[in-house]
Amino acid sequence: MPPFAPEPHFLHGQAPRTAILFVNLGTPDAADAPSVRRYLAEFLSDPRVVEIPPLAWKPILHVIILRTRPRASARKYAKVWLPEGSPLAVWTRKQSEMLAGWLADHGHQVLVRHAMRYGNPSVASQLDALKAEGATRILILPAYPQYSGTTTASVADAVFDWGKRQRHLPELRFVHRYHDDSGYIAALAERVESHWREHGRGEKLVLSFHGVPARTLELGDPYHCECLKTARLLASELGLHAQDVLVTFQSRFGRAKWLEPYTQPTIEALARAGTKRIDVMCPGFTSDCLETLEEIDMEVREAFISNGGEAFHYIPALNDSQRWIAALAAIAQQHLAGWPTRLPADERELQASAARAHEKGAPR
Ligand SMILES: C=CC1=C(C)c2cc3[nH]c(cc4nc(cc5[nH]c(cc1n2)c(C)c5CCC(=O)O)C(CCC(=O)O)=C4C)c(C)c3C=C
Ligand SMILES: [Fe+2]
Ligand SMILES: [Fe+2]
Repeated sequence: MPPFAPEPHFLHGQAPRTAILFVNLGTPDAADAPSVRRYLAEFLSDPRVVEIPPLAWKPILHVIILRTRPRASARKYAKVWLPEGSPLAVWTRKQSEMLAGWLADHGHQVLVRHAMRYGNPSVASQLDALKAEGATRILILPAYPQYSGTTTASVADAVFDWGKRQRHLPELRFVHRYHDDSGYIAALAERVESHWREHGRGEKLVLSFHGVPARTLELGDPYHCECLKTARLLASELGLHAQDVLVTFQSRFGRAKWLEPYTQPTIEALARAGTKRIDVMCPGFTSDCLETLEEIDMEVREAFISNGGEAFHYIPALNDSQRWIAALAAIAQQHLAGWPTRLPADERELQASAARAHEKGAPR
């Protein structure tokens, strides 16, 4: 195949068409060891994720990690798997459908699709699909509020890799971060407050973010600062004092030092010091997934209780919160400035009269 595939000619002189690609991390296709192995092989081969020279890393990955971890991880996935699939996939799909619905209900004509950085549907396949649907301007909207080279920049890598193969490249824009966006913070606060109304309040609110190697902070990755800022803004929105909130980092991978304090040891120490009831939220995860449902709501819960804690409340991720979808739409719109998304008035009138005729049963 030539590196630049032929392009359909309908793109010539075509009216600009705006699209959003909502991109999340990705997840295995099934909760079994071969599927988890395929997913981890792609994920952990990304040089943004594991910054060890490939000559040293490849043997460790293929000889040790991919022989042991897939089976253990598949057992964990099986504990949280939903009838429709992996929670991360289910929520990401739903969020993208809700975002499309929100924009359409507010008079915007924007194509919306979702993709996964690792696994399916891939970034390349969804960009191909958007282009086939006539998209000429595409906003890349990662599901990560806090920017990290390990996640946000890696989504951009996948887009650039696809772009390298395009003869007729669409216009592209990227959302980098929304860790301090007022709509995102308000959606998080609403999640916490509605949990408190229904279940009462814990003695402490633990805000647990996914960790990254501590070295990435030393090398200039802004992720740590952005997590702390999200936590500060959320605490202030909730009217909490510093002593009521703890920020921790979870999901450590490998032996290197990661961002501290680590979630599980911190929560165990709280229980040992006599804290009986805590609330835990993971503000950096916009969808519930393995890391929130299994690691936090099962493993860390068990650690809290076995160290003397009595009540552990996990506050769900933003998932299908209306407030969150409205915030996501507003974030997208800020980045779509200058890319018209409203139908020209005459075209809208034509569509409305066609719809009226259709309702009356007249042929179109
Ligand atoms: C919030 C964003 C995330 C950052 C930053 C991040 C960094 C990061 N992750 C790993 C290794 C693993 N992460 C795994 C799962 C996982 N990670 C995130 C998000 C971030 N990761 C999510 C949403 C998930 C859940 C996926 C799902 O299917 O539900 C896993 C796989 C699970 C397992 O086998 O334990 C690994 C491995 C590294 C090394 C890293 C930064 C360098
Ligand atoms: Fe991760
Ligand atoms: Fe920092």
